[in-house]
Amino acid sequence: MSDSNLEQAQADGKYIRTVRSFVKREGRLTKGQAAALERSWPTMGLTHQQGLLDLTQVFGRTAPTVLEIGFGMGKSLVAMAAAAPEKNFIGIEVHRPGVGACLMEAETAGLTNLRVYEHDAVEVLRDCIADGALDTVQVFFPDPWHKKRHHKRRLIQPAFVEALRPKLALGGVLHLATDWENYAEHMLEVMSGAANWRNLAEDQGYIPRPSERPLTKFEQRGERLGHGVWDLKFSRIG
Ligand SMILES: C[S@@+](CC[C@H](N)C(=O)[O-])C[C@H]1O[C@@H](n2cnc3c(N)ncnc32)[C@H](O)[C@@H]1O
Repeated sequence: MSDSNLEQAQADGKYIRTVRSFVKREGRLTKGQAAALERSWPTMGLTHQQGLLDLTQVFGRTAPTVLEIGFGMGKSLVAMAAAAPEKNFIGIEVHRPGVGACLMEAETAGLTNLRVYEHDAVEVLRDCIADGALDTVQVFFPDPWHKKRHHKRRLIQPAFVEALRPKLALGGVLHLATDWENYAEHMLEVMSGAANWRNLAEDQGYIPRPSERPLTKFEQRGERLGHGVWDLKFSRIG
């Protein structure tokens, strides 16, 4: 069905079209990733089918909870979870090899404060996370979808941030980072136009790179090549 036919069908109420922020790649698992999934999924894996999470039960304690969307191979997520053992971390990623890689890193770091989903974050947020449950949501380097006709696939959209906001506690923070200037501008426009958020940047633009966001190899390389990175932090005020 063509795009316009799908939209027509949706308008007729026959078909709800979902524009997803990812294309599922069938990447192969390395042996190490497969083994880590086998070993650690029973203790660290969460499934969408489990439905609404009881965080106290999942982590065996009550602690501030950080949710990362689209963690890739999990490098930053594992580094942050290792640096903040007093917090709970939940990662969501659709790419299975990435989930396996993250579990490998988490095992090496000996983490007990991390749980992961292999699922679409839009659905996990909607169905599994209780209102007010999160202290921080972070989205680092989401797929920029460079072409204009693909911009609708970008994760950061008005409807998405409006659905995400109630999942944060009041005062909770959404932290975004991108190395694509046009996406940074898009993020700033979406967040500045959304109700009940406060921009934590003094000049209402971008914040200086926060020290708690680990510097990845990818970003280091970008720095050497003179590429920019833009961080945004907004707190929930309503
Ligand atoms: C460009 S990568 C960045 C990965 C990582 N954050 C980093 O900084 O290296 C974006 C990641 O987001 C994941 N992703 C995109 N949309 C998603 C969604 N709706 N739910 C979960 N993961 C998603 C992709 O599979 C991909 O691994």
